Amino acid sequence: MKSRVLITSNDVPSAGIDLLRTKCDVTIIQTTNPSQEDVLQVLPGHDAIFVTNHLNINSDFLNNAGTSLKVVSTMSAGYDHLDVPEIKRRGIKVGHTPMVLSDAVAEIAVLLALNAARRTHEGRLKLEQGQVMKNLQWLLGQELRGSTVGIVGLGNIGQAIVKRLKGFSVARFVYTGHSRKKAGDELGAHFVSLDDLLEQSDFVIVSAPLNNETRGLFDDNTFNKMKKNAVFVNIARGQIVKTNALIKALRNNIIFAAGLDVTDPEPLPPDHELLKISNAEIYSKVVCTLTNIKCIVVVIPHLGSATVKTRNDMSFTAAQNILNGLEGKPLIYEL
Ligand SMILES: O=C(O)[C@H](O)CO
Repeated sequence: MKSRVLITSNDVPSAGIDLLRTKCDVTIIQTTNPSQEDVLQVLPGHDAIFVTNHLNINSDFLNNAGTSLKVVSTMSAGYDHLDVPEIKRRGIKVGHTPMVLSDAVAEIAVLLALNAARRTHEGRLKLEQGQVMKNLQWLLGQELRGSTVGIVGLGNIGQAIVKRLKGFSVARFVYTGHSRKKAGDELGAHFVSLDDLLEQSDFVIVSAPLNNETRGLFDDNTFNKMKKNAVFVNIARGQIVKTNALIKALRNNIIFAAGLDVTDPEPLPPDHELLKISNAEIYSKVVCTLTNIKCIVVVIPHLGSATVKTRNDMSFTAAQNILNGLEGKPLIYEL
């Protein structure tokens, strides 16, 4: 009898579905973002679950999942939505899809760094409002050229970001994390403490996983240690940053700007403060000199891995993890 696989969304790219169908019976939940309850209604009797949209899989979920589950495979690099120790304790294999999305996410980090530093979103809003000025000191930004770029978490994505930024004449790369890395040495990046990174960096780019060590890492204390001209970029997880502390740091000119692919809450409600302060009306009161500039925020809705190629690769990798697990082989990316 064929193994049965449940896919938790009806918009998974076909690469993974086609692969699974070569060997398994596939059930697809006919909605894009089902609740845990929706999934649990159909999951019992399936051998594997293909997890999408950061569906939370915890002990309660597993208690109701039936007894046949052998593989949990998330179509994401991040796995903060999975209780990995609990899944493994029950003898269920668990996999994710890192590596295949690193380049796409790194592109978004570069986009956000440049967009926030060079104030392009703000410029676009000014155009729409008919408020373009000829003043020579209008919409002045910061440059990557000659800057120090600090990477918080030099994993695969952090390394991909450094590789891309090397073309921008950055003066110095520093990074922080658990320990010095060979990859850091190869990239010419210097391992420093978090405090040193915050004090030295003109750009601070967060590419660390969300866990108990990083949750809320960026708070009043951390922002206060950053340079006034610092551009803060987060492509990792919104909960690494205390949103109110970031808003305060922007409003009080503690830092220069922020570029965010991820936020807390996510998605941001349309009337959220972070969206309001990135609205041109706030800084239309301004502005000629650097010291007066306020609240440059570029926010996008978690688009890091959102390319056709990368989502296909993620879908295929998540499916291959399942097939390997069901055949008793190690997963490609096993947790
Ligand atoms: O973790 C990931 O895969 C990316 O953030 C997209 O969710």
